[in-house]
Amino acid sequence: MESFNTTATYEPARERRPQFWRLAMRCAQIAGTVDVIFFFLFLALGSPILAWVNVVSVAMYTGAYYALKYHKNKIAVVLIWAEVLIHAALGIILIGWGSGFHYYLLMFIPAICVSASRRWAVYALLGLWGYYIALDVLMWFIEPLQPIPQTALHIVHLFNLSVVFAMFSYLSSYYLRMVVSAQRKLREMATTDSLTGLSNRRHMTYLAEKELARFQRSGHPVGFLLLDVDHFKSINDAYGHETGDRVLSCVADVIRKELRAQDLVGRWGGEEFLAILPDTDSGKAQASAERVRNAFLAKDWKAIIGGEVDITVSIGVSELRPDEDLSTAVSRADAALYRGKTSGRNRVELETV
Ligand SMILES: Nc1nc2c(ncn2[C@@H]2O[C@H](COP(=O)(O)OP(=O)(O)OP(=O)(O)O)[C@@H](O)[C@H]2O)c(=O)[nH]1
Repeated sequence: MESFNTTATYEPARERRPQFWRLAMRCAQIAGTVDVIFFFLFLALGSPILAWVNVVSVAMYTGAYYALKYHKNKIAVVLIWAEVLIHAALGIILIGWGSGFHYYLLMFIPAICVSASRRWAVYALLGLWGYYIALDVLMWFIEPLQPIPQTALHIVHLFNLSVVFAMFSYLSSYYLRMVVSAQRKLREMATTDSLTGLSNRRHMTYLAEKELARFQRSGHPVGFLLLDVDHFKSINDAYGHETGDRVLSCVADVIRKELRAQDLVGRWGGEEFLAILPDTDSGKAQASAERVRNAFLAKDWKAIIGGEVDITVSIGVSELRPDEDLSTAVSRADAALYRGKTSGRNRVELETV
């Protein structure tokens, strides 16, 4: 709705809501197919005028389909609106309100609400409502111009009702799928660091606090590794920010690969990473940290950076203490990391008691 329009004001309309236009193409296909069926139905029911109206309708939907395909969305919208409004009016005036052609007008309600700005949606909805009421009232005063037998009218009514029912079901499930997938993307964006694919700091804190409460209850040890890339600024300065980003992404891969699946790993800051190791006391955490540090030494960074350079890391290690919260355990790992940095880097340092 409005948010769709405001977030991407400078993009062409077709790129703003690609799913909407894809759905419009699908609807043009379905509606065109329904009109082909109508053509034969009305020929069989002895109403040739309505049969030929459907030929025009198929031509209009075909035009709308190709207009959408070649991104002439405005032309497509005009064709689809004109087809539905004129077809519904002709159907009702020729064979009567009981034909149920007016149901098709209702299908515009959700389409208007999702595609127009709020102000235009109100105008369009009022116009549609007026058109619907006017057709209804008109049929109080005039008789259908080309009536068909009552049984045939019932068949047309049931057919129209079924088509509208099916299309509403299809549209609703399509929108539901779209909303669910948008929610999933938003959740992913809110929880994941886009550069490394790891949990971001906020999500890491959330996951960690949940896990810590569980481990505090069970009394199992939990280890913390706070890892910082050494002299990372010089990588950025010498090889550029993009290479720096690539290195950070590889750093995340190395950490992830060296730790277990149940260990939580997240990007804690710029070139700083936090790993939380369940069921791991400080001794085992230190051994894991050494494994990670050695993996950095073993990695062929030249292939990634394109220059003779080694990437090393300093890692501070701590273990959760009874009734301690996340930030206290991390700050002890941070103090150990600081010691690692000041004593020469490329080191694993265990917290001091
Ligand atoms: N390319 C890139 N650089 C980043 C990112 N986040 C932080 N940095 C850079 O990381 C560098 C961190 O520099 P410092 O804090 O001075 O630390 P350092 O150069 O790694 O030195 P030490 O930690 O003391 O070994 C800064 O230059 C930041 O600009 C990022 O997402 N991408």
